[in-house]
Amino acid sequence: MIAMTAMPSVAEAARGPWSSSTWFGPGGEATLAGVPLVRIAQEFGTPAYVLDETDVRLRCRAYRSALPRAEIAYAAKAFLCRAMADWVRAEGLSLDVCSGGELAVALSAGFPAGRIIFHGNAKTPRELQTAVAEGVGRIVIDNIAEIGRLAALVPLGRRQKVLVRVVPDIAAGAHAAVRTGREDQQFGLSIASGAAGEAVARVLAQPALVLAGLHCHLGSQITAVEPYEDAARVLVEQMARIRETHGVVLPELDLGGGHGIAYLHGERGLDLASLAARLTAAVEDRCAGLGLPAPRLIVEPGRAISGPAGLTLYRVISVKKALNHTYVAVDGGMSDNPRHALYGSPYEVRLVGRRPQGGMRTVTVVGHHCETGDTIAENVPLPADVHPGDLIAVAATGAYHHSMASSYNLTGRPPIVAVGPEGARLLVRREEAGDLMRRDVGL
Ligand SMILES: Cc1ncc(COP(=O)(O)O)c(C=O)c1O
Ligand SMILES: N[C@@H](CCCC[NH3+])C(=O)O
Repeated sequence: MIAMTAMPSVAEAARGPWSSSTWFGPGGEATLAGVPLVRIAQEFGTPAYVLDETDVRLRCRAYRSALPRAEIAYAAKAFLCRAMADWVRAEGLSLDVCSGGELAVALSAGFPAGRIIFHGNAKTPRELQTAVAEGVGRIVIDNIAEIGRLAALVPLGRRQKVLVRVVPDIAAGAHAAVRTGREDQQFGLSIASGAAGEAVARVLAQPALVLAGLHCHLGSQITAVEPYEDAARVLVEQMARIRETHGVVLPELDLGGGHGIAYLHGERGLDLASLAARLTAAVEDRCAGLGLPAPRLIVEPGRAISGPAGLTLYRVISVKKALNHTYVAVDGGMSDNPRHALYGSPYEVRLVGRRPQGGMRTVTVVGHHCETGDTIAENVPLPADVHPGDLIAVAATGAYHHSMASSYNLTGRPPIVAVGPEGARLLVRREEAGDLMRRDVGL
């Protein structure tokens, strides 16, 4: 079991942002669950996303044992393919989806619709229709317009469970672009403006809908517990207000995801044990103070389940000395990892597969796209003798990499290779020129 305690173990600290089955040897050897990364690169080509199945499963289990009474809904937007949906199902988690595409992949993998939560600030009428038709367990109301629209889609004799997403007005998250808990952004319904209260009243007035609880999502890559405690208190107070106004006691409280991970050696992610203890206490204490029964907690981790389990393998194409920097250019880039371009995110990079000669030097790892901003890792140490043909690995790329990948410059997205107890296997094949042309209807 992966220990997620306040103090990382010596082994964890040494491993840094690499997945639990990764091993680096003194001569440049690098393996995942015993499979050499060099062999994966030879067999599946580069760039390639490599996913540690055991690590994903252990993280699912760590959540379930830290929060045994809560519902853990993996956020599919971090990374989803059919095998991933199957692992999540088998580990007893629910699934949070935010599009018709994610829903289709989950259902085609046999994920039970009743364990799916459907989100989105602008769900299309078609997405709502499919979600209802497929029997999705809960739909998160995120605007007033979709309340009537959704109710009209529910067949006679059935009722659809919903949560109402509210804005707790709490600032948290690693970058302005991923903070969703403050007023004046496009997600959730404002408590302060009265929109949240109006949505609750409208849902309660629809016989086809059942209001199961409130929802919020603060943002992403949050490493402190306090914002979650604050959000829990704000939402419990709203639940008490709903009981006073409407005489309804809501059974569920969904505090979203956003749990941060380490991307670099020495960094700490959100501490799961401490989150579990303090969040549960915050909900129970506030409920006791208000005379409310404690609702069932739901959390929606995405990055914290799949992020640390992934790495990306690239082949070095060129090494160029510019006036002030050395650029190591690889065969991928912002099409498989847009996170540096979007958020300035830092990454840890390692040479794998050979023993370096000489010391280290500071380099910037760039991609092969036609943009100066196509950077993967800025000013990172790599062996001074790094040269074309070398293999390098980038850590913690299991979340928001494949799911945010594009086919910019018509390069095609990398494959996803899983490594588990039975060795390496392809989950999603490389996107080839033929795939890209399939949508092009021709001359
Ligand atoms: C509603 C909702 N839930 C869960 C998540 C998962 O976030 P993270 O991957 O940061 O845990 C997100 C994305 O930030 C989200 O928008
Ligand atoms: N895509 C972002 C996080 C946004 C999460 C979705 N609400 C990232 O890579 O960090």
